[in-house]
Amino acid sequence: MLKTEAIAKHFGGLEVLSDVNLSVGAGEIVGLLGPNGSGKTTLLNILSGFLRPSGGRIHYGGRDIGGMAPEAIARLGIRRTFQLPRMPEKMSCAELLLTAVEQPAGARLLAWPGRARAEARDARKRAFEMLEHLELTRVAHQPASGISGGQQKLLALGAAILGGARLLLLDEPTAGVNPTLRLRLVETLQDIRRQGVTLVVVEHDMGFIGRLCDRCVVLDRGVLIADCKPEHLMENERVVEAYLGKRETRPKAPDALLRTAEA
Ligand SMILES: Nc1ncnc2c1ncn2[C@@H]1O[C@H](COP(=O)(O)OP(=O)(O)OP(=O)(O)O)[C@@H](O)[C@H]1O
Repeated sequence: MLKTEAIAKHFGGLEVLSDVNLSVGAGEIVGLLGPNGSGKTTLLNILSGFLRPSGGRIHYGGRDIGGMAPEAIARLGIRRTFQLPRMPEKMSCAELLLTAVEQPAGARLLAWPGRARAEARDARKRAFEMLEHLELTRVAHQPASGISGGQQKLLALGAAILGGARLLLLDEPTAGVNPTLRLRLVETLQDIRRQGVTLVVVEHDMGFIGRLCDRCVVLDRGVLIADCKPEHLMENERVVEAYLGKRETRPKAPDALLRTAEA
């Protein structure tokens, strides 16, 4: 479904990605991991058209989408969320989700008013079901920009799901989200995969990754160093080294990373 060939990105003299070859099959949930600053968000920005790669190609559904504008990429069904979502000032949470759901418009409203009204009702139902699922019903009519950071992340995720994504790129969906809701998010995301959506998820929470993902790829200083099932991550010395340093200099006490990976 998605394949990158030798993606490179530099900012001035700083090489942030080099020779990244990533494949994502239809219906997969792939975790994109790596230490801070390893290039994960930069790669998502390139896949979603927010940044142009300095080199390489991106194939999606048989097309070369490298260098296409973000709106054109979104129209192909690639949707993304941001680490720090920016919400419109004058829209409530419910309105934001309603704008994300496909609504009957223009000529269809005139030609088939009965059917269009039923579709509008269905859109409203889906938007409010999503608010409930994400525990946002209480703030449904509050301005989207006024809810907490964690709630904004959930709202942005809801909008991306309702927006008809075929490939969802999620940037740290659990940051600032409470543990119970994190577990629920695993179910939500697996559910939307069953509906035919493919996911690439940038995350630091290894427990979440272990429960959610079929496969993980790991970036270290812009280079892909691993591609394996989540349960095999910690068997990979390059991955352990990227997170914890070299064996000789590694702290003796097991790190939180190892503990969460075992959980
Ligand atoms: N627009 C930019 N201009 C210059 N350098 C940038 C730019 N965007 C990112 N970088 C640099 O690229 C490197 C990778 O950043 P990126 O945000 O992709 O990392 P990340 O893996 O997503 O990190 P984190 O887990 O901390 O979010 C960092 O060194 C960052 O400072």
